[in-house]
Amino acid sequence: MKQHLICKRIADEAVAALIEEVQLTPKPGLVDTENNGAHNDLSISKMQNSAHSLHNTFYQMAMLSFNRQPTVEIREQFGAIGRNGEKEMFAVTENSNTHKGAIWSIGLLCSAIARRQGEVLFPQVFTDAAELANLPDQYIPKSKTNGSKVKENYGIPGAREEAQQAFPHIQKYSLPTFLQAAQIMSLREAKLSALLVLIVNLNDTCLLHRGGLDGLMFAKREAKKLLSNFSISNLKKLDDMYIKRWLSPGGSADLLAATLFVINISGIMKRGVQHGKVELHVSSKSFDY
Ligand SMILES: CC(C)(COP(=O)(O)OP(=O)(O)OC[C@H]1O[C@@H](n2cnc3c(N)ncnc32)[C@H](O[C@H]2O[C@H](COP(=O)(O)OP(=O)(O)OP(=O)(O)O)[C@@H](O)[C@H]2O)[C@@H]1O)[C@@H](O)C(=O)NCCC(=O)NCCS
Ligand SMILES: Nc1ncnc2[nH]cnc12
Repeated sequence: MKQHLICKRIADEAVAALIEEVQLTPKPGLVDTENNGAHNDLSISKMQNSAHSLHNTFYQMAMLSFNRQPTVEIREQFGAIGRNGEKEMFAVTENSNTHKGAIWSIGLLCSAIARRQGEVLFPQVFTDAAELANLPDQYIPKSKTNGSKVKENYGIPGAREEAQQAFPHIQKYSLPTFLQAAQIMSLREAKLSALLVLIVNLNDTCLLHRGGLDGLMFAKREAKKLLSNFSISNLKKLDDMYIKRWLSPGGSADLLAATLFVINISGIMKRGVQHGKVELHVSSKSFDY
């Protein structure tokens, strides 16, 4: 019973983080409450339906890993649950790719938290997720993806490597940026700052696939200008620029959702603010269930 309740809570928080991400507005090139960004086939209701459809996937990933050390068998079962989750996602979105990256990144974090029975330690949650991501899964389909094509063309790491390296862009950029920004800005602005810092630093295979190296560099350069001159009206202008060039930072959106997920489930935000400082390296919490 305890296992079920903890895993349900993990899945609840994972879905909530996906909803929190899509509702955050204005996001450059991405679906939000104002527009569908650089996407003809997406809408906010599609994104939200997709998020809810993944509850069972995240729950199963957590149940699989509960209080267990990762093994190749667990990694293969994790992959099977993820591929099934992708199928369910494509069924509710009429074949739009809404959350493929999130199934992977947030799914690994769900597993990592369940492995410790709901305890979230930093940076252990990321290294635990990486341990599972580094195990082989012989059943991964060999088909080419947008990510694998651009990784091959440009020789850059993508979603797989981000997880295998213990989410360096969350650890180094979005998490500390959010926690620091939240002390001087509104929560909405802090989340948007975390998204911008991800766009500036990540090699987002969605941006590369859409716009090539020029598109990726343009997106990074313009996001960087905004970090030093942050305002909601400038963000709306950035949104227009990305839409005009049909650029969408989908990988950064996924990593923002993953960041919000670990912040919310660990309770780090509440305690960080209470103590008036960022406590990234000392925080730990078993959440109530
Ligand atoms: C390891 C996998 C994640 C597969 O990775 P791969 O790179 O091979 O595959 P992609 O299909 O390209 O998916 C990767 C998605 O990860 C997000 N992402 C991109 N860059 C990064 C990064 N640097 N770090 C972290 N995450 C990143 C991104 O997801 C978001 O964008 C999606 C929209 O993408 P796309 O369809 O390309 O968008 P469009 O431009 O709109 O496409 P077109 O219409 O133009 O064609 C959206 O879903 C967001 O989530 C990347 O898309 C893992 O999935 C895997 O192992 N796959 C094998 C099958 C499997 O076993 N699955 C179960 C795993 S649990
Ligand atoms: N808000 C969003 N818009 C478009 N693609 C996304 N992938 C993940 N979140 C997204």
